[in-house]
Amino acid sequence: MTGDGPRRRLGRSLLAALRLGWRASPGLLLLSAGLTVLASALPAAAAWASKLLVDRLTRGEPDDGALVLLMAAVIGLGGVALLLGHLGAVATAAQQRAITIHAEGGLYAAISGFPGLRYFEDPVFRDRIQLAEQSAQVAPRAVSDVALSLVRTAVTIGSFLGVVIAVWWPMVFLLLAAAVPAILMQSVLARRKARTSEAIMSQSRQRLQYQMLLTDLEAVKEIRLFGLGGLFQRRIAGHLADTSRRELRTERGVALTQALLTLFSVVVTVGGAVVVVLQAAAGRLTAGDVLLFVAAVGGVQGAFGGSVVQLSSVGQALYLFGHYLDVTGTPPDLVDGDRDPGRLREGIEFHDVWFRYSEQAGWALRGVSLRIPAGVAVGLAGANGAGKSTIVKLLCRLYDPDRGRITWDGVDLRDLRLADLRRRMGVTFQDYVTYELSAAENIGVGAVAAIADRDRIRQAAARAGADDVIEALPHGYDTMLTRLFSMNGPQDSGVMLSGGQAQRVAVARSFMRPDADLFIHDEPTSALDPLAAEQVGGQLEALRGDRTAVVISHRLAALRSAATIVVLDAGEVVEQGTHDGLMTADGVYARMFSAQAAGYQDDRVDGPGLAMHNGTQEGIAHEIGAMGFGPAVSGVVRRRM
Ligand SMILES: Nc1ncnc2c1ncn2[C@@H]1O[C@H](COP(=O)(O)OP(=O)(O)OP(=O)(O)O)[C@@H](O)[C@H]1O
Repeated sequence: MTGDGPRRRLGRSLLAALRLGWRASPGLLLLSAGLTVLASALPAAAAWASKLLVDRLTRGEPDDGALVLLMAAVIGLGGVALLLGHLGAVATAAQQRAITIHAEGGLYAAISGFPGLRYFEDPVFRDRIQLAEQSAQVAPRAVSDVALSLVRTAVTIGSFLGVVIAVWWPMVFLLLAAAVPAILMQSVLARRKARTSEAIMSQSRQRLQYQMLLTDLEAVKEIRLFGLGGLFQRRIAGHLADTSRRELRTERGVALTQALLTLFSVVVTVGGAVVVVLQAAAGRLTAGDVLLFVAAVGGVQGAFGGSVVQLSSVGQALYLFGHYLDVTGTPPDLVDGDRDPGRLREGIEFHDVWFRYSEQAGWALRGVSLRIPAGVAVGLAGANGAGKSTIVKLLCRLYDPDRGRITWDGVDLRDLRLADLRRRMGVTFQDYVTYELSAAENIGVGAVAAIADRDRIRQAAARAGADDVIEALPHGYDTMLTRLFSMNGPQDSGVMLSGGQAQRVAVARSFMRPDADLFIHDEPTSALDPLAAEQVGGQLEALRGDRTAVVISHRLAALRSAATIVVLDAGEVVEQGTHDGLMTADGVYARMFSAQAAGYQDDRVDGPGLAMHNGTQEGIAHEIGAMGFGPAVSGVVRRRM
């Protein structure tokens, strides 16, 4: 759609908007249109009745009851037109609400239908989403306005033009001469306004971001401590000033054009009126004709004027509606496969996988080849930014590799049905989310079908060490985990959990999927205190059991029991093997492990002393286990002791 000319784009938007209006509620659309047709035809009829009344009065014909009838017709038609107008407004409002629901439903269905993350990381696409959200609000009004305004204008102008032709036909051309340039001008203005909205969109999003930061509970601590309030306020003010400068420039252009148009139409009207009055003075037209002419000119110009103004705002809305169509018509960022993943039997394999987040970015993964055999845990280790979480994201098929492939029992992930593949996974992300929902729902989202299954949620919470925490909340499992919304009025505004408590809730989601095929645990206990980390880590290990798992942890002791530990550096696999093998190899892993273990040396701690050399790690493991350092360590120690 982006390659289309502006006129074609507008035409497509108009057609799509009308289709949307029809699909949302055909009945209401027909009702509004019917009422509009009736209400628009009545003023011309009333004007004609007025002409007949005035002609009868000025000719001095005897009153045979027709005068009273004509008078009643003039007043009655006006009254009925008013009544139909009100009814039409109610029907139109109902129809607009139906379209808004339909339009927003379509937009959010499209947005949540994108399977991957690429679009959400593209700033241009994010601007487009925001414009689409705006136009989903504005477009409904535009859709019904444009449809009804076209109907109203056609009927009003058609009926009045008939009257004007009957009085003095050349006036038709004068009226058209005034109207056509106005329509063209307004469509140009509409495009200018829409372009201004587009140009300021990126700034508006940044401003919104600063405004949200200033009131965000998470950010407010740092903002106070670093004194960032003034900085953000100045940026908001700067963006606002720039935005309003651009808008003002557009508005000045619009006002000037509209003033010129008004002047032009006044000149045309006065010219026409002078000619008609001269004709009447010469006896070629009656007083009723003059009255009819004045009413017709007013009616036609009113209808044209109204629809031109409406066309201008409708044009702008339709222009923006193009973004709605772009977003809802954007193909998925990942193409879904059609094969059933089935239970994982052999394993997952990365074959020379290269990946970067954008064409401008460097490679996050460079030729990664690794095997995750079914039924074992593979640990990922490496420095910050080495590519561990990227591997997880590719495993979940949130992105596709740029080169190479990832296979599930030999089948490329791209050939598998994505929803089925993800259903087979139990994932705890490093950057987990605490939803603005109740504690129960925050856990239930781990298996949406069971979101109301309180027993299952409680069990999951208990295994993640979150049950006691939640029970102690003011409304237990029904407590909202947010201070943004209140559940039972302003006195009851939910709670914020501590970092570790929130992580337990996030980990509990894993326990909602006990039958997953592949567990991915990316730093699942990073925020937990040592004792909780040991307890929750042990539960996670029990949950994984003999199924396949990928575990990431900077606490290397937590990876110790993994069948294979893969060490990454700058997107490349630099080492892989068992803990013992890697320690013997005395490479990156051995250095990281020793450096970490050194921090736990303390002569006052009972047990075998910490030996810092390769191959004598039992002491380290015991020591770390005693500190409640990691579940895998204690698991290893328990098994070995
Ligand atoms: N969404 C993203 N867009 C662009 N670059 C990204 C994105 N996410 C990660 N990166 C980059 O990709 C590289 C690998 O990041 P990744 O998150 O996989 O590292 P990691 O090993 O998990 O690090 P950490 O231990 O800090 O969690 C880094 O250079 C990072 O800057």
